Parts: sequence; structure tokens; C-alpha cells
Amino acid sequence: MDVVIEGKMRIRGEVTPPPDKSISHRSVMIGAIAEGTTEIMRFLFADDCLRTVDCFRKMGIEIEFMGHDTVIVKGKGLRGLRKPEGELYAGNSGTTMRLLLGILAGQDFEAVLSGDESLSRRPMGRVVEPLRMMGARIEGRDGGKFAPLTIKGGCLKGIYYELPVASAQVKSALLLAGLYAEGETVILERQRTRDHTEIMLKEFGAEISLEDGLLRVTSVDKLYARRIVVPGDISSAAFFMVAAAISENSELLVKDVGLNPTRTGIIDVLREMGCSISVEGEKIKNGEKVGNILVRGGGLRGTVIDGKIVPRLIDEIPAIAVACAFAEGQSIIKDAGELRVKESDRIKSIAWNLKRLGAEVEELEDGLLITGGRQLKPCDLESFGDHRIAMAMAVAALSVPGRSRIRNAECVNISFPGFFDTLKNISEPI
Ligand SMILES: O=C(O)C1=C[C@@H](OP(=O)(O)O)[C@@H](O)[C@H](O)C1
Ligand SMILES: C=C(OP(=O)(O)O)C(=O)O
Repeated sequence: MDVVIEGKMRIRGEVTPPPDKSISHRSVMIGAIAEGTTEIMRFLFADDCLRTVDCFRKMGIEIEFMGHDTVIVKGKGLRGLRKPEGELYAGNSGTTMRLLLGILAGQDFEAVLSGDESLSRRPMGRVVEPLRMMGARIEGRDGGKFAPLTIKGGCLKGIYYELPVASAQVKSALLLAGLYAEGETVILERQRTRDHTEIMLKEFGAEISLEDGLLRVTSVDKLYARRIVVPGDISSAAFFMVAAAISENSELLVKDVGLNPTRTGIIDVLREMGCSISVEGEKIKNGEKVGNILVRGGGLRGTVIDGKIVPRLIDEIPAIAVACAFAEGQSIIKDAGELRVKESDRIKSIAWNLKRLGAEVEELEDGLLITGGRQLKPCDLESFGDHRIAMAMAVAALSVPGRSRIRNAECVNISFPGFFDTLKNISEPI
């Protein structure tokens, strides 16, 4: 499916972003291994999270959809999953595959995990290696570096592990496996990544602590079902925040969005670029901070993004790169080599599209050099099958006078069905 975007627009109004993808995945997974019924309000009905639902249904977990946004998970306890018939298919979802490996490492049966073409190219060795050290038997393509993977879990031992890459998915897989391990599992994370797994596991009764940068988890007999309200996804809101930030006289209120500090790097960066952003109505729900964000557009300048902030905005970089192309002066994005192993090589995908629009962009091994301020021209843009690239380029096209096209735009359904309608609702011609 191709989508035509008419520029030039500004953004006015308010938007409630779709529910958080990371938290939706985790609520099904942790609900499935808890005792009792977990009710998930504002679950994200998007392709990635539905893959997680399918995988747990295949392992005997009853999961019901109620109304338009509620999911009921009938948990069977830590050892209540059953051997699936056939493969567990994770589709395009790295989170499904990597976190599920952590849970399967604790199960006494064999399972096969597979994914689509993109997921089959993404590195799995980073999860496989430490899970093997804990005692799981895992085989797969190229010695277990890539899916499909066959895993047989069972008797795990806790390990001490320093994360070699900043990855919440690897950390989460080890925390979940740690629930089944004898002794303590200790994880050293040099760069903090999103901590939704820690927060949710604690809410469900797990014993997890963080002291001096060391995360510790021990096995528990039981996790207890909870009622969860999923906050809005700041990674989805990011596209609208950038759309507002790059066009003069735009004003956007983003409502009920997750403000977990491990996810809010985009607020810091847009402020640093000169954008007026305020955060209001903050409160804590299910251990997660939520609130509203008000963005007023115009007057952006270039910036440097590197080091510890990168994991706090890793999924927002496609949108942020668009903001850089519309800012005065040069921007540098570094220390973001992880972008090369997402749904597409995002460094390449961003550079390719921004160049087509006429922007001055240089690809770095671990990032991008973008010189903003050029007048961009409408053109055909390519999603490369990557939802975040499709949405970021739609936002760029919205600020370029004339008609652009986003090719293969159906991939937005991975994280944000209805994205184009929502974008239309808050756009108005300048
Ligand atoms: O844990 C999660 O829910 C996620 C972690 C990040 O991946 P990595 O752990 O590979 O950095 C992020 O890019 C992904 O969209 C979701
Ligand atoms: C990288 C992403 O997700 P996942 O790793 O779950 O495929 C993403 O949503 O940008």
C-alpha cells in the first residue's frame, strides 16, 4: 500500500497516542506466567503485540479480547505453559522473540521460534549466549546467532552478566529466565535501558533490586495477576511531536502518554534543539509515570546526540533525524550502531530517504550527520518494510510543499494501526 501525503501542513489539536508496545507485550507475557486473571486495559492491538498473544495461546494460555481495548489473560503460573504444537511465530517482533526466549529457558519442553525475513536477519546471539550460560539448550542458524531457534529449557542457574550491548530486550530475557534459576541472576547494565520489565515484575510480586548499577533477581514460587492500564506510547507520539516541532505555529497536546524516564530522551533532545515543550499532569500508574506533553513548533537548531541518551530515544531516532533535517545548522547522531539491526538498517533507510527529499545527510558507521535548513522537495519515499521509517518519512513529507508518496506504508500496522488517519486529523494547511 502506498500513501500520498500532501504538504505543507502544520499541526494543531490534541492526540492520545496508541498504547505502549513494550508494556503491552510484557503484560501478556507476565500475565501468562502469573497465577490468576490479568486484565489489561488499553492493550495495543497492533501486529507485533498480536504475535505475542498468538505465541502464548499456542502454549495453552487462554487470552480473550473484550470490547475494543481490553485483554484478559488467564495466567497458569510459572510452570503452567504447555509445549506448543508447531512453531511459535514472532513475525516482525524482536521483543516477542527475545523476551519469549527468556521465559522458554525456564520451561521443561522444547519449542521452535521463528520470524519473518527481517526478524530472521536480526541478531539473537546476544540473548542465546547468556541463556546458554544459565543452562538452556538453544540451537539455530549459524550456531544460534539467528532464528529460527530451537530452545529446550529446564534447570537454570543464576549468572553474573555484564550486558555487552545496551538492550532492554536482552536484559528482560535474562530477568525472566532469572525467575526460574537457582541462585541469584545479576545483571550489570552500563547504559540504562527501558525498565518496564523490572517495574512490571515487581508489580506482580517478583523480587528484583537495583543497587550500584547491579540488577538482581531471584526465583519466586509465584507471580500474582494484576489489573494493568497501559499508558500511551511515547515512541508513537514522537512522530506527532516532531511534526509539530518542525512547523511554525503548530501546537499539539499529547495526552496520557508514558513518561518513564528511560523513554523520554526525545523530550530532552527537542528542548535542546530549541523547541518549546512542557510536561503536565504527571502521575504514577502501575509503577509507570504518565502525563501530558505540550509541544509548540518552530525555530529548531541542530544538536548532538550521543552516549547515554541514545538508549532513551533509540526508536525515536528516525523521527528525530527528520527534525534535524528541518533545523538550522548541523546535527550529529552517534553511538547509535544498534539502529543497523532493527526492522531495517535504520541508518541506511533514514539517509536514503532524507537524501531523496534533498537534505544534506552523511551516513556514519554508528549514526548520521545531518545539515538542516535546505529547502526539501516532494518525492517518493520508501519504508523498507520498517514501521518507524514509514511514519518518520510521512512526517517529513507533511512539511514539504507538494505531493509525496510513502511506498509500502502498510508496515505502520506493526506498532500503530490508524497512524495516517490520526496524522490527518491533527494537520491543517498552512
Ligand atoms: O524491550 C523493548 O520493548 C524494546 C527494546 C528496544 O530494543 P533493544 O533491546 O534491541 O534495544 C527497542 O528498540 C524495541 O523497540 C523495544
Ligand atoms: C525495534 C523495534 O521493535 P522490536 O525490536 O520489538 O521489533 C521497534 O518497534 O522500533
